[in-house]
Amino acid sequence: MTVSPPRLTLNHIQRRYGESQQWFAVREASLVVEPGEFLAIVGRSGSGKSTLLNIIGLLDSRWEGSYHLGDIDVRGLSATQIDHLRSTTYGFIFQSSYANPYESTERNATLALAIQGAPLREQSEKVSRALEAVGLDQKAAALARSLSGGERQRLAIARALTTNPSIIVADEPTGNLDSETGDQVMEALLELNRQGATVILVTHDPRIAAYADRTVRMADGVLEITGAENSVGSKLDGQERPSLAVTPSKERRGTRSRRASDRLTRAINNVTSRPLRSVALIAAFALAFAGLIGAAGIGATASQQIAGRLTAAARDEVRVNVPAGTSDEEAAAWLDRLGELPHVREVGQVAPLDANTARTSRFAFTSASGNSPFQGSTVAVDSGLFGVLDIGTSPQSLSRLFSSTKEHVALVGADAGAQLGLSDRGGIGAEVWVNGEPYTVVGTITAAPREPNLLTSVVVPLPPFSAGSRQIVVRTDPGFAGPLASAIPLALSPASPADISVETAAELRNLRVGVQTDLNGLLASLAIALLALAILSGASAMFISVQARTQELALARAVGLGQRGVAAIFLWEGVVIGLAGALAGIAGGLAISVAVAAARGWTAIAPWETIAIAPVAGAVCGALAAFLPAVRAARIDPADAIR
Ligand SMILES: Nc1ncnc2c1ncn2[C@@H]1O[C@H](COP(=O)(O)OP(=O)(O)OP(=O)(O)O)[C@@H](O)[C@H]1O
Repeated sequence: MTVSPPRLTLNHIQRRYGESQQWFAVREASLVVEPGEFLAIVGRSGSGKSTLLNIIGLLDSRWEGSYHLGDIDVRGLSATQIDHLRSTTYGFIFQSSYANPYESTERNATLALAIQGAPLREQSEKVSRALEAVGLDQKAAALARSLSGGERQRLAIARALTTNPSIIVADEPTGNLDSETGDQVMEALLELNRQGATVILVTHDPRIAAYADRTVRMADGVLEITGAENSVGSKLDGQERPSLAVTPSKERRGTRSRRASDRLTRAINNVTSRPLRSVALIAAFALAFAGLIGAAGIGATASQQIAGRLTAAARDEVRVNVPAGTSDEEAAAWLDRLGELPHVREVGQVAPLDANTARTSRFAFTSASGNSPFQGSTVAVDSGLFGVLDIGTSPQSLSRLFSSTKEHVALVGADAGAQLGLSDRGGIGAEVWVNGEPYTVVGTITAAPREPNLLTSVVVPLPPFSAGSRQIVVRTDPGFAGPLASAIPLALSPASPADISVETAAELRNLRVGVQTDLNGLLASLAIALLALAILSGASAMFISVQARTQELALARAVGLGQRGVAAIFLWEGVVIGLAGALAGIAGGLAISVAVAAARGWTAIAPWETIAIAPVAGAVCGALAAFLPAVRAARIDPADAIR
């Protein structure tokens, strides 16, 4: 025993319960417990023994009267000072000797020392000694759930021994044990008393009370003390009695970081020791993050794909809108003039036909029932467009058939043949009907990197369809799209250049940025909704677990863990779960975006910014989910919860 116990002086202590506080569980109790005394409090069930013991053990603070520990008035102490005193001066042994079933005997016995933040070596030495003292050294590594009732009670004594408490508070420590095991436990308590500790014991068993120096009796909340019984005098008279340290001392009580690391370890242990609950919680966060990362990945991949096409087009493509009513001859003159401009490589024309003009179908409308109109687009082009837009055909070199021969030929996009009911070979030689006239299919469009919708279109020669909107597409030397876009209106119409409308893909790029911003906004709202859902489900699961862990938390509070410490353990649990969920979600989300990209033949782009933020977001969301459960856990009253 390193610190001598203080004298305990209780005067007119009262504890009331009930809505209007009119029910007295303890009434006008006055008691002096001398240092080193072994006191038994006996009485019938419900007489108020445990209530008084909880007040003596500083587990309950809602009492009236006065209570001094040596010279210290307990009323004047802060909650933190009381936590500290419980941790350093008191040892608790309860009837329901709670042990965390998922932790080893050794780890359970370390609880009080770890909460103090004692150095690891000191923890291990003191725990080994304590387990040896109660005969549990052989069971150090066994999980607490495998211990018998008697062994669990001895574990509780070992846990109380580790901090060298000067006051032992024991509530029915032998209540659940057979008489032989009960005697062993009492021998252990006697030994502690012989070494100088004050022992205060509650029992209803006279045989157990006989171990004590003095017995007081509770009856209906009233403490009955005969004059002779009131004090036995201190066994420690003459010994040095240092004053109690009520304020946590950093030197003795370990560093803040060691305590923090103990809370983190405890939180990780709580997560890993209940795998089913944890997996369900982590899965909720993982789903949210997989959705977020997957959507961001697919967005980035698709955006890269579009950006690639637009960047290429922006460098060397200019489109001139030909006004309606322009004749074929005028258009041809424009083509010639544009073809002669410096840095122009090729020119071509394209005219999307509206569905009413084209009325494209496989058969003539009158000829067959079941002849449904073609759903894809119909486009008229001239021979120049093939070179301008890098259009590939099968067989090759079909573009010459489109050079103003006015022949009724058609090309079918690679993805349009099936819709038209053409054979696998592209339907060469078959007829399709456009604007009421038959066109012979001469081949298939196999590639159209700059105008992918041609792959789902029927393409016919331009001259027969001069009506409607038409564009001249100019392919320039790389990098000359911008300058030519400025020069072309003047070249075509020196008198009124403003009448000529010109487009470059650079404008589309701006549009893309706008669309991307909208898409990102949409993704962000989706992610927030998913995360809110994960936080809610996490919070409700943790709330339920606070309920299930009341005793564990109450014991930790009893041996000195402050309210902030309890909250910290829960917040850490939330952080660990959120982080694990985010990491699993990153893996899942990447797998989704890679699979989608592979299915489309794209190169997958990882959304690095989102991936970098995800773990932090996971930790924050986990902590948010744990916040209310942590507050609730911190509010657990050890005096109520431990009974
Ligand atoms: N939190 C509480 N709320 C309301 N009443 C309480 C509360 N705690 C204790 N009581 C009441 O105070 C009285 C004394 O309870 P206490 O547990 O101190 O008795 P005890 O002598 O220790 O009984 P036992 O030997 O059965 O444990 C009982 O009537 C009990 O119902």
